[in-house]
Amino acid sequence: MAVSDHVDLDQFMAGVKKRNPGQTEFIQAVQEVAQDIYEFIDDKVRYHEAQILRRIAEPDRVVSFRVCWEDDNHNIRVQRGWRVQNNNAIGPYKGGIRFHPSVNESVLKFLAFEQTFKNSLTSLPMGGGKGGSNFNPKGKSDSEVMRFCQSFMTELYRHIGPEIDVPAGDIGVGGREIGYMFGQYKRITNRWEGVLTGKALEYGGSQMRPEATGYGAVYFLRNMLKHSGQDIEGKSAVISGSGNVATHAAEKIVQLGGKVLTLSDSGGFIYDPDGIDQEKIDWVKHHKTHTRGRISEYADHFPNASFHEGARPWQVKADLALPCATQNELNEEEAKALVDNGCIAVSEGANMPTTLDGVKVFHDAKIMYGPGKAANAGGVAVSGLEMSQNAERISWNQERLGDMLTELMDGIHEKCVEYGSEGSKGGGAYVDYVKGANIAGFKKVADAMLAFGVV
Ligand SMILES: NC(=O)C1=CN([C@@H]2O[C@H](COP(=O)(O)OP(=O)(O)OC[C@H]3O[C@@H](n4cnc5c(N)ncnc54)[C@H](O)[C@@H]3O)[C@@H](O)[C@H]2O)C=CC1
Ligand SMILES: O=C(O)CCC(=O)C(=O)O
Repeated sequence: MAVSDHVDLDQFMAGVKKRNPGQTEFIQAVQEVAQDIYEFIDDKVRYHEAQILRRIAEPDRVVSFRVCWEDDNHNIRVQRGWRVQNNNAIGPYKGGIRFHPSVNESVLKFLAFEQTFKNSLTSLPMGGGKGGSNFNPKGKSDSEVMRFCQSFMTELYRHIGPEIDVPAGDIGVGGREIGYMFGQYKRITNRWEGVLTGKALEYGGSQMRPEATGYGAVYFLRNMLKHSGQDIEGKSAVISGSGNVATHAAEKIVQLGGKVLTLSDSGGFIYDPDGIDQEKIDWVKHHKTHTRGRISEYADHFPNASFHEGARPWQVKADLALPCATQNELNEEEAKALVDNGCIAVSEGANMPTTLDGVKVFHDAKIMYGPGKAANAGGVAVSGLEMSQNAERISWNQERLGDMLTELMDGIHEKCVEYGSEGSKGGGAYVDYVKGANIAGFKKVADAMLAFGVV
């Protein structure tokens, strides 16, 4: 069949929209990938004939289930849970679990789809999956969270396993929740095995996993800057979020001599003109993880800082931007504000935080833009290393894992440069990191799928 006989990009996207009505986040994620992949496979008939992109954009399965639990007032509460197993061509499904009221099938399908490309980019053998629930951990007691996690795992355990699907944390799922879920899995199956990553060190966790996503996003930023002859030292940064990814990204920026000006949560952002140093970051980590308070309280604690209710930090003038909260938190107008204020590089700690229009602004302005699937891949990469350590019944030390994370992020950057450089390969040409990440991530998964035939 000639390439011209196949559906074009518009027809392909029309089909995706028709098959996934109302799933705006999923459609957005597929659109962003499909435009680059179509260009790449234009002259590669075998990918068309085998319908590879169409198959990656259709999850292997979506498991949806009821999660019933009892709150502290003895009310029976009913939530919905999901696991989206998008693609396991190159390894067991792998990806986090999100607990947030905004979670729905579209959000988890977009995350599982993105995860497939991200995990491929890491070079480790991991397929793509994602799960979660519309459960809101905010304001819940530890006992309520425990009962919810146990109920969630009581269904999820049938669908996962160290060689099948290995979940981890994401928004609203940190060390506490992983502990409750791992405990329940072990209790039900009577097996200790590396079925979850992001575990605490005492029961099979990996050094560097908590730091890996935020640090990795800064290493990716450093690599982009280095590629254009610059570095982080002396540069200012705006960061959104105040959770795992945001606080570790802030920590690494500070360690590399940069100045962090903002952090945020869903209530608004704080701006600290003195810079958010290590002591302040430690306060935020404790405040968010143990006190479970709001970022607004930062401004009460550090009086030179101001809190901006209901706003996002992108109007603040800075050299660097790291969106580390959630999807679609940076729109076209905010992207323009960053560019107009002289921002030279954006590295995404969050998944798909920039809207498609926002991404276009960055590309048109030719600033360095590292998309989440490349920039935040350090987290899942160290999760992959946690799986290896669990399988071998060993634990590597912090130094070794730190070096491995740096090397993995270097490798991801190199692949983006290889497939995303305009004009001559490398050599100072503008790098379209989105295109580089999409094509490099796609190629490995696609070639594996071709090897399997029609399955
Ligand atoms: N934890 C990990 O290893 C990885 C996380 N990510 C992504 O990083 C992002 C942040 O995740 P984590 O830090 O792990 O979660 P987290 O639960 O530790 O923190 C999430 C942060 O985002 C804020 N947030 C949530 N919804 C918001 C909204 N609508 N507006 C403003 N702020 C909002 C929360 O207040 C919190 O500060 C997510 O997009 C996640 O998918 C990506 C790769 C790995
Ligand atoms: O560590 C993992 O398996 C998942 C991390 C994650 O959810 C992500 O990369 O978005």
